[in-house]
Amino acid sequence: AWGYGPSDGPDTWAESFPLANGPRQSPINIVPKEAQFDPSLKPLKIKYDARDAKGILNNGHSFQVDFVDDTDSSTLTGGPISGTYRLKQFHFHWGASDDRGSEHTINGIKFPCELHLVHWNTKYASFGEAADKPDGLAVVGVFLKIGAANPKLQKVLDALDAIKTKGKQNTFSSFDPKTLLPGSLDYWTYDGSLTTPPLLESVTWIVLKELISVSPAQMVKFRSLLFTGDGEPVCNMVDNYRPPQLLKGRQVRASFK
Ligand SMILES: O=C(Nc1cc(S(=O)(=O)[N+](=O)[O-])cc([N+](=O)[O-])c1O)Nc1c(F)c(F)c(F)c(F)c1F
Ligand SMILES: [Zn+2]
Repeated sequence: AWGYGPSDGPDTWAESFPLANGPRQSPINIVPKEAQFDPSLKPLKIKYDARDAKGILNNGHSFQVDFVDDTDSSTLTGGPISGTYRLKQFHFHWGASDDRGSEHTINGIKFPCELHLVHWNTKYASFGEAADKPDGLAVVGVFLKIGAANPKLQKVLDALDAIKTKGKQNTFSSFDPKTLLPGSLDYWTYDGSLTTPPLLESVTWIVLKELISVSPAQMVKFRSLLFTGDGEPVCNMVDNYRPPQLLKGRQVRASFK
């Protein structure tokens, strides 16, 4: 199976997942000066219902908070996408220390953590159907930077002790992930992929310009999770990020001047 270590990490993924060397891989380094402002881009419209939160899971490469996605109660519309995309889950990527952890970078700068909110296009019957279509998924990315403790994160971080090891899950209810978003929804957007195997090239990436804060103590909580399962030799869940991939001629557009 794949991971983030020296023997199973991003440099080995192409062996089992040939898409790793595909034409629209993610993440990328974003160079704001080279992004083209596109006045035709619409504002992002994000509508989440806290009642759709259902569970939290340590999946062995991150932890994800899963949402009920059988109605249009938590959706993403507008922005660079057409139609309605439903929220399926959100998760994070982070580093072993505050100097790294994000997947996307800005002018080569790494942030300590990056939040991904994964949505699927309802023109398809399900997430599984949508996941391998070129317009199947839309992921909103938010950078976290070291600063004051972020109270909005606390409920998620407090739930981590109960899912320390791979495969552990718990109920997680009444949480509105919109509370995690920054004040401005200005964004960069480009056509990309999942950043974890199977690396499907089905993601319209929407990376927010404004950062949200996280404290060093809160980052220690993220790092208390384990990649490994119960009874296995302990391996801290850290550095679960893929480095930036080649742009291969893609355009990065900006929703703002
Ligand atoms: O559901 C998935 N969610 C997911 C995506 C990313 S991502 O980093 O690739 N991303 O897009 O943000 C990171 C994490 N994570 O917890 O770290 C995730 O859990 N991945 C996924 C999958 F697991 C499959 F087996 C599959 F067939 C498929 F189509 C998928 F899309
Ligand atoms: Zn992700």
